[in-house]
Amino acid sequence: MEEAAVWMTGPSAQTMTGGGGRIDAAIGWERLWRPITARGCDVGWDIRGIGLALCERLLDEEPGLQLCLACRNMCRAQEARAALLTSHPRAQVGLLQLDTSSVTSVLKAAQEVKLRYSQLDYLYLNAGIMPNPQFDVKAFFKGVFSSKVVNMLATGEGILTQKDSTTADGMQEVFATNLFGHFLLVRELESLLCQPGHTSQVIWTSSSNAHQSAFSLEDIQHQQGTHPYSSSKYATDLLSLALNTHLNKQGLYSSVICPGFVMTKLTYAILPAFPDFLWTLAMPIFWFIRMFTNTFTLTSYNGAEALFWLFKQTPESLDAYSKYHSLTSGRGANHIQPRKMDVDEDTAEALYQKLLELEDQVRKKEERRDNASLLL
Ligand SMILES: NC(=O)C1=CN([C@@H]2O[C@H](COP(=O)(O)OP(=O)(O)OC[C@H]3O[C@@H](n4cnc5c(N)ncnc54)[C@H](OP(=O)(O)O)[C@@H]3O)[C@@H](O)[C@H]2O)C=CC1
Ligand SMILES: CC(C)CCC[C@@H](C)[C@H]1CC[C@H]2C3=C(CC[C@]12C)[C@@]1(C)CCC(=O)[C@@H](C)[C@@H]1CC3
Repeated sequence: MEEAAVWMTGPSAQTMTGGGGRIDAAIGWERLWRPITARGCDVGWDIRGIGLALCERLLDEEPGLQLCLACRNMCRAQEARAALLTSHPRAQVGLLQLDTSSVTSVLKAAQEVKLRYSQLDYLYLNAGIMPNPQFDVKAFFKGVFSSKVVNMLATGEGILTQKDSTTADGMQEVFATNLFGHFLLVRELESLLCQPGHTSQVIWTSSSNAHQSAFSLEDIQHQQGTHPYSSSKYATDLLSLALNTHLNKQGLYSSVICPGFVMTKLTYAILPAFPDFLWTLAMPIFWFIRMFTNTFTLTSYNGAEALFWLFKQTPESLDAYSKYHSLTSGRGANHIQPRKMDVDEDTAEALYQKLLELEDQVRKKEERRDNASLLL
């Protein structure tokens, strides 16, 4: 068995079909139109998510690093791997199929990891969705001319809602994808993460859109409301705290980051009808806004700053109550800032217990399914 350094969910190279070109957000400020030709994958336009930008930054730092990319779409995963190997030929980049919204897929992927590796040093939990976003244009323009403008632009508060759906396992999709699938993964990989005399880091891509008001312990999956994304990210912050409480003694340290506002597939989907030239025109406005709120990191490279910074920290030095924010100044310089989260230990523990109960239920369901398929 090999030793793995970094394991990551959701870092695939993004290809977008239809809708025309998109920014290759990793390359400086410039708009780069890069058609992807048919290679058995989607035919679309290249766009990098924060996960892939992080992989490149990690390999720039340590070219011989062992990476394992866990992606739901293997075609995109292979494109990501090829891109990484082109820029870093010495890199060891493994691939794994993983759909964080599916219990079966998570359990299967975890089994595979346990076969391949004996130890994990870093587990980046980056996969995330914001499905069917509804952008409230009226609230946005009202907000722009109010005293809340900076907060609105930094957190998206009050201007975004989403329409969630249900997964095949009967869970709310945003909860399952952004939170529960990752929770189950950590639980399954505990033996690799908690090794005697070894420390490991679990690093969650959370958001400044994580609002306590969107989350309820009575409805952890957010079946009732219209802010499933915000709720899942707040739950992420709570879960990270609970993991620290339960597993620090065993050498596992959990942290959360916010990448700021980054132009990726996730954010483009907020204004799908917005033509590309308008995004281009909006860039100078975004750079201007950055003078007042350094949360407009805009590129995946900048957004990955806090993820990259955490890679270089000793886990014991990190604060379980802080979220580490990627920030970019008006001049384009990156830095990170820890900000205290709006979380408390009791709520974190209550959520943790609810997740354990849900885990128990889904495991029993999986067992019944396995037994039934054995009988057939
Ligand atoms: N962009 C932004 O402004 C901000 C982003 N974030 C967070 O950053 C993270 C990365 O997002 P970003 O890079 O912006 O967006 P992208 O959409 O580019 O990346 C999201 C990644 O998650 C993967 N993913 C989604 N669902 C699943 C699933 N069920 N199983 C496995 N992988 C999945 C996607 O895979 P696939 O290629 O198959 O779609 C993709 O690789 C997310 O957690 C997001 O919430 C937080 C704050 C701000
Ligand atoms: C030119 C247009 C009229 C300008 C529209 C801007 C908005 C689309 C963005 C302004 C602030 C952005 C933002 C997010 C999405 C896009 C905006 C609303 C997020 C909510 C994306 C996901 C996150 O996790 C948050 C941290 C982002 C906060 C800022």
